[in-house]
Amino acid sequence: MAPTTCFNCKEARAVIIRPKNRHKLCRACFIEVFETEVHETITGTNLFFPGERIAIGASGGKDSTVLAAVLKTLNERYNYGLDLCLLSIDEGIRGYRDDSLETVKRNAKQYDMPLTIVGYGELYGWTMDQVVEQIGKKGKLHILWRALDRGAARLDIQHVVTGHNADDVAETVMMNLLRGDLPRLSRGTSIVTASGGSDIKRSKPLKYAYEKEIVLYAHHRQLDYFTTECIYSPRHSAAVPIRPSSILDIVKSGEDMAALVPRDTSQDGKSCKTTAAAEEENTGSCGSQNGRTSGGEMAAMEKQLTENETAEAHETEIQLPRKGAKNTKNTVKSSKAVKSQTLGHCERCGYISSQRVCKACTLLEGLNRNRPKTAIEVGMEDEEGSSTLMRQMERTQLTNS
Ligand SMILES: Nc1ncnc2c1ncn2[C@@H]1O[C@H](COP(=O)(O)OP(=O)(O)OP(=O)(O)O)[C@@H](O)[C@H]1O
Repeated sequence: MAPTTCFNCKEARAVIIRPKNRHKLCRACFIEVFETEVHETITGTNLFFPGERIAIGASGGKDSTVLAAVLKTLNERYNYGLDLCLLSIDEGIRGYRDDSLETVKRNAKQYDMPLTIVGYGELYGWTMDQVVEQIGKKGKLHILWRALDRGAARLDIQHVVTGHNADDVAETVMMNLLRGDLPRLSRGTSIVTASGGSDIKRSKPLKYAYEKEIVLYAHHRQLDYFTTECIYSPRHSAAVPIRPSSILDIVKSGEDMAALVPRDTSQDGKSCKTTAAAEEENTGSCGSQNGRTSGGEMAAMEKQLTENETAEAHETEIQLPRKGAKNTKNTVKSSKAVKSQTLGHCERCGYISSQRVCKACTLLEGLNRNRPKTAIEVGMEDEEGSSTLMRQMERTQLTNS
């Protein structure tokens, strides 16, 4: 049987069937089409401005590695004029993050981009390994995004890009649909997410790129990326579409639904503005799975976290406004606007939160209450480590540092 020729150039041999539209493409055309689509996303949303300094959230995984490679290519090809650098957060997960950071270090050389690594230990006084050792995998230390913010702030950079892709966005849409949470659905579909605790904006230029195509792109460009799953947060998926094109359908539907959600329905930053911090309260990368706990104080802390969650669940009232609609089960008496989640600021760290004290601070406080035990244990092994930890404890009084 004669080989299939490329749908695009009609010359070279097709080696790829695009999951997005089933087009059969040769390697060169696939790479070009993929890059062009990301370029169109960037220009179509005016994502960057010339001279802008951009920190690429680099985990070493396929998505952020592809993001770095594509942004470098497009920046040079289309003269965006961006000043690109890599920013990695070291959560402190031995056997996982230390290995993936080695990949990022190689990427920094390959793409000729400066790399900054910021650790949970230095920022919060706790590494993920220490948290898990203390309370098990229940440690919902959702501080990756604020760690990225703080890393960017250190570099005096106002814009962080992440490798979130169309599958991630579709999953967010599905999960928030199931929860009936339109404000969060809106935040998840937006390409730019303002940060709650700082002026730093976050965006996802790969928002319309399929995960499968990202893998194909990485493969055909022979990119160097890290593949092992995080030990504290194995992959799970709410959306498992049978028809690949349904991923984009879900993303588009999510965008349509998001358009129903008022962006700014109240004053003083308490609205359901597109804030990343609120996302962070409910999602996280590592450590978000259930696991063992260690009794007493930790149980009380967990109880508080659960209460926070329950209270949060009650806060969001979804009411679709319908012009002239009569009262039915699905409509509301006064349908002026969708009542949105009330977001304030955590009184400890200042980050946007729907609770008086955000979940991360609640958790860190609980951990710090148990700290003396941990510090002594570490001190017995390593005097310097102990004093470092004590200094970190002092620093980590959860003021907004
Ligand atoms: N430790 C980290 N340091 C810097 N950025 C990170 C880190 N972890 C995640 N990110 C950013 O958040 C995005 C989504 O993270 P997530 O944990 O969902 O990983 P992922 O979908 O497997 O992405 P990747 O393949 O890039 O690891 C990443 O693409 C990256 O841009």
